[in-house]
Amino acid sequence: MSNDRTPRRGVLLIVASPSGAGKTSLCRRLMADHGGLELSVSMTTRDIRPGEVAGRDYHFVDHAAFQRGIDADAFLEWADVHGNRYGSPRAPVDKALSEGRDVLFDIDWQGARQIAEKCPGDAVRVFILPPSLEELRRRLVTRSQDADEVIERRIKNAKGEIEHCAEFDYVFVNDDFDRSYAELAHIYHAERSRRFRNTWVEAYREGLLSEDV
Ligand SMILES: Nc1ncnc2c1ncn2[C@@H]1O[C@H](COP(=O)(O)OP(=O)(O)OP(=O)(O)O)[C@@H](O)[C@H]1O
Ligand SMILES: Nc1nc2c(ncn2[C@@H]2O[C@H](COP(=O)(O)O)[C@@H](O)[C@H]2O)c(=O)[nH]1
Repeated sequence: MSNDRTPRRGVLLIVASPSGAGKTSLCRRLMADHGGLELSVSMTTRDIRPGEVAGRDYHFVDHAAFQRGIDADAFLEWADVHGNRYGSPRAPVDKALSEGRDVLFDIDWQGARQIAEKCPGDAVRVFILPPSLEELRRRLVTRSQDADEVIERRIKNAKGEIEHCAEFDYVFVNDDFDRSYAELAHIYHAERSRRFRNTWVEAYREGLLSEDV
């Protein structure tokens, strides 16, 4: 009997939140724990921060290069976020999906909406809420990555972003990090196990049914 568990349809796991709620930290841990999961490295026009690595954290480009990407239809989604442009390159996602692999997106609600419209069966949307806006500000300040006016702009935008959480499949509050991580990992595992993604099941079942016992 064949026990082959391929092929399968990959999950496009989208994690969104207001800036500072903790999605990048949660996504990094999910990546570290799941070798088969591929991170979609976004393209952005924002300046590189100290400690960031081009090609690992983002593809940093100028406005002209980003516009060329838009004109060439090279993005699965893109959006203006907090005064900069961000987009998810399409080609690596297509490649991963064609190979049955899962892709993780650390993006905003606008991008989540676009991917869900284009890939309704594959997209799984998770929205992370902060415990409070006061705690959101504390996290952004403690992260020490952005100028004061950038932090204020992100806090101001947070309410508008939170309004969109009703569009998401899963929503939870990132208060205790380990508990939040467990929640995200459970969502990922459950979504991976859904029957319609595991297209090998049909052949596997036929194999079991044809066994002589
Ligand atoms: N549960 C938590 N409790 C306390 N601090 C946290 C928690 N989760 C994340 N943080 C911290 O909050 C800060 C912001 O987290 P992170 O950079 O992951 O946010 P983000 O949502 O990805 O922000 P951005 O959208 O700007 O990329 C970081 O310093 C991180 O260590
Ligand atoms: N629609 C998209 N949004 C994205 C993408 N990559 C990141 N983001 C969002 O930008 C903010 C700010 O990020 P930061 O690195 O400057 O702190 C972040 O909260 C994401 O929501 C993308 O490819 N598409």
